[in-house]
Amino acid sequence: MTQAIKIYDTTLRDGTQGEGVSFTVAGKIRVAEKLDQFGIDYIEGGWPGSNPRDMAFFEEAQKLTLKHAKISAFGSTRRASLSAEEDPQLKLLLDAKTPVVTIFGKTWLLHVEEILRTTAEENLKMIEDSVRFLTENGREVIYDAEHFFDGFCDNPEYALKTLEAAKRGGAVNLTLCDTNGGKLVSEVNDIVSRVVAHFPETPIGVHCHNDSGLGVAVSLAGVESGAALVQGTINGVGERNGNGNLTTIMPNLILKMGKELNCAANLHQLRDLSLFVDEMANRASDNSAPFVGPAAFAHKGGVHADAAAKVKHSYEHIEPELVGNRTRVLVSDMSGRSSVMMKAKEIGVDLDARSPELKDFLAELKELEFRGYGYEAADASFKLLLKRFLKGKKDELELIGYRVMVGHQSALNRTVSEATVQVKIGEEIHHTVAEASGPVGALDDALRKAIAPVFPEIMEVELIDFKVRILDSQHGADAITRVQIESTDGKEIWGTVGASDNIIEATWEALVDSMEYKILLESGE
Ligand SMILES: CC(=O)SCCNC(=O)CCNC(=O)[C@H](O)C(C)(C)COP(=O)(O)OP(=O)(O)OC[C@H]1O[C@@H](n2cnc3c(N)ncnc32)[C@H](O)[C@@H]1OP(=O)(O)O
Ligand SMILES: CC(=O)C(=O)O
Repeated sequence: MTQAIKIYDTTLRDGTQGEGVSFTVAGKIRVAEKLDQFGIDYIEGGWPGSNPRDMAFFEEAQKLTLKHAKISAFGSTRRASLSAEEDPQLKLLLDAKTPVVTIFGKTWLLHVEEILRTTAEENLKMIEDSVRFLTENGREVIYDAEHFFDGFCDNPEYALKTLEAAKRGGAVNLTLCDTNGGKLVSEVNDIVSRVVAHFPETPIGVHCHNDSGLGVAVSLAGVESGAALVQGTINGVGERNGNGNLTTIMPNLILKMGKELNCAANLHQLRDLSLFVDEMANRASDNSAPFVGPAAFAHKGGVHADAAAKVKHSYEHIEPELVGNRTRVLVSDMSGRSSVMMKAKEIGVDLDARSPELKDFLAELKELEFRGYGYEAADASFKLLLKRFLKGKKDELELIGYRVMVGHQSALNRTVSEATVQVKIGEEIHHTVAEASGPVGALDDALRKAIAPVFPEIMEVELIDFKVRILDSQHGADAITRVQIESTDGKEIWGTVGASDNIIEATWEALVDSMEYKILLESGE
């Protein structure tokens, strides 16, 4: 029976060495639980000697009941000047009370001589002593051979001796690190094959950084050449350009390379895992991340959408649902009839593909995009546009007029905005006024007040995002401004758009569409 490839996650250690990545202790615990539920084999929680947060994590982690994963504490080999028993850092690794300890040691003589400033012989002793000390204290030890590939290229005999030292000490896995992330696929293939042949009885791992943009490729190459364990991080976070991205590596291993992984049954939760980790790290998600990003299966070109409508996999390398993602169609000035048909189906509007108006609608859409509207992230405005143009939908709100004033009160050191709105709903005119610190808030409040007597559900709507983009900045103050708004009623989130050479007018359009959409939702249409 083929052995499953083990997945070793270092998001909570190497991941946090990435610029802008940090977790709270509670966040680390929640990520560890999520990784365990997903079926990850090893979770590296941090470096106990490094900082109080990592110490606190290991305290808390002792209370966790994990289904499958083993938590690992990370550190280095002993200092050259100390025995393993005397080394305070190795003691802290034991104090972390994890079943697994991973230590990194030096492979490359450049580092041995110029960074550790010790001898080649002493480095071998440091590796063996440290691993033995930890195994004798009951730990499963994974040995991370730092700069393994660079060291091997410089002096292959010495590089292998460092691994032999770790093996003599009792390491259960020897992981080869492309620490500087500079190696190519062919080099990793060659070197991993040679190491696997040298250690036929010991599982070999790979830990590859992404400095050449090849973190995923070289990790897969490692497995192709016999590695049985892959280290990486969720969303590829990590030191400098990050680590091999597990959200790309895992689906490739399972779906493309046919490898057995403990987490294979949960692959459909991959996108959820990716979003969760970004959320816990307080980090914006990568829209175009392979497999898990919203753009991964989004078709914008009209020709692509047409083909995907006929044969779904004609422009999709896997079924998106396998990784918890979905096909999306982006409507824009690059759309054709098929894009509109697919989008209409996605948002629940029934259209006749043969309808002659569809051609006019496409022309209108392209004209609106040319004037600055953008419908890619504004499904609600697109649905309203479709219904107005092709279904003869009448708007509920008829604008009589609005006015916005913005002022500054020096004595109170505050800005204040006042909006008045007059809209006709049915036969009645509603005239309201509202005050807020900014003009958008004031306009939003005044508009709701005007609508609420007729459509009280409007008070459930909350504006959650407001984006402004100047489209042709060379026109200075007269440039076209696109305003994109995201709203929610606590059940659904929707996007609307407005465009004008006046930012308040663009905002008004996006706000009105948002309210019209909520009324449409309530009507059940
Ligand atoms: C490849 C990797 O990603 S390895 C992980 C890197 N991660 C981190 O560094 C994050 C956590 N690190 C830390 O919090 C701190 O660096 C600590 C607590 C570990 C050490 O802090 P300090 O004692 O102040 O040392 P400092 O960070 O300045 O230097 C690192 C020391 O480790 C030594 N060292 C580096 N690698 C090894 C190794 N594999 N084995 C033994 N010693 C090592 C260096 O020689 C240096 O010691 P020296 O100053 O006596 O020459
Ligand atoms: C161990 C490790 O993080 C590295 O060598 O990159």
